[in-house]
Amino acid sequence: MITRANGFLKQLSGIPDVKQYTYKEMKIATEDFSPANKIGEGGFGSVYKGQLKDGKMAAIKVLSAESKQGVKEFLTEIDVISKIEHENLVKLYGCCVEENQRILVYNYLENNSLAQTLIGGGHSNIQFNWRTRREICIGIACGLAFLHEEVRPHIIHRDIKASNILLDRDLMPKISDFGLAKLIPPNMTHVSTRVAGTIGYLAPEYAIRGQLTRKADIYSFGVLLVEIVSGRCNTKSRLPIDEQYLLERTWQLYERRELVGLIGLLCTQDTPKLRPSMSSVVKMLRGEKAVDDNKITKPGLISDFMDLKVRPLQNTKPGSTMTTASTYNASSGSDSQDNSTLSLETSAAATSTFISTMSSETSAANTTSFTFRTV
Ligand SMILES: Nc1ncnc2c1ncn2[C@@H]1O[C@H](COP(=O)(O)OP(=O)(O)OP(=O)(O)O)[C@@H](O)[C@H]1O
Repeated sequence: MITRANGFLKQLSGIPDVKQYTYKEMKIATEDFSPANKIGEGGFGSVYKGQLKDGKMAAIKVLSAESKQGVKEFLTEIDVISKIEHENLVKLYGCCVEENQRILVYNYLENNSLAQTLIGGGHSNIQFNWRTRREICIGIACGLAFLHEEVRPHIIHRDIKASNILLDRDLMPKISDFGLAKLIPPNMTHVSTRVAGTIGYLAPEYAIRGQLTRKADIYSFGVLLVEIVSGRCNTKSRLPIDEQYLLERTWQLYERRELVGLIGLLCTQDTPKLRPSMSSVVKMLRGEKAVDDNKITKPGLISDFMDLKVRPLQNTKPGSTMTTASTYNASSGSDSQDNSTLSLETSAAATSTFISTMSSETSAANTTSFTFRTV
């Protein structure tokens, strides 16, 4: 009889160098998946902190057994991340497949995700000064440039967002969650695929036509960059209408010349070709390449293209990854407090790239769900 676990193991055997852990070891490491060790919850299951037999601390991601969606993502994650290594990518130690259990084991990163710290509403003691933010942006950009330009075949991550950027002890950023990643076959500039990702970070041309290029990741990176600079998440439905959408707000400030040199806006331009490559972004962030902010064109906004129908939430976790072709559940994320927002007056050390005049706002978490039809 072919069991589900056997099927997995067969597929896994095609992926060399993946360490396999026993379920018993996972249970011991997490003290029987004790709620006290639970450090997070994602779209596909729970994440626990645990100590492995060799003494290493690990983040143990248990994919929920009933999540059919997770099967493909589980194998993709292992396939993609086990073959590459970079200081700005999370490290996969191995996995566990027993009966219907599917578990991923990563190196444990002490300082949580950007979503829970900088952007997540004041539960963190970390001081995100400009130098730190700049280093974080550069680190993420280097990780993405590696995926886009150095790895062969090139990899498109497809779900760049604040909750997928984890911070180690020294606040070095690590890109995580490769479950949606796509390999771009040589000589191809794009692949056509069902749309997956997280609303608020999705490039309009990808959301609408499903044509995926590296520029879709660059768009998401641009949104994230603006979030890091401003210290708030991309959508806050509790604010006055003209302040709800971070990218729109940023564009307004830019048009009024209250904002200069924002690389986030360069990366989110409506025309994908105009968005710079990630290696150019790294150079701009490091000050090795000028940012020509006279040529920045309006960001692509899904709301400009789509017929958005707002309906009440049905069991949706804020900011979760969506993989459905036509229905997206979206939210403003956990935006209860924005005490980390920096203003022009308080940021003397900022480079021109990071100058922002956004003000600090407070808003309670709010969740809405969108259904949209392609036009
Ligand atoms: N290697 C790790 N070290 C420390 N914490 C981690 C690690 N991996 C995940 N986490 C924590 O677990 C949380 C959930 O992670 P997960 O990747 O499952 O979901 P997500 O990215 O938040 O959401 P989604 O699955 O919808 O994309 C993260 O936000 C983070 O706080």
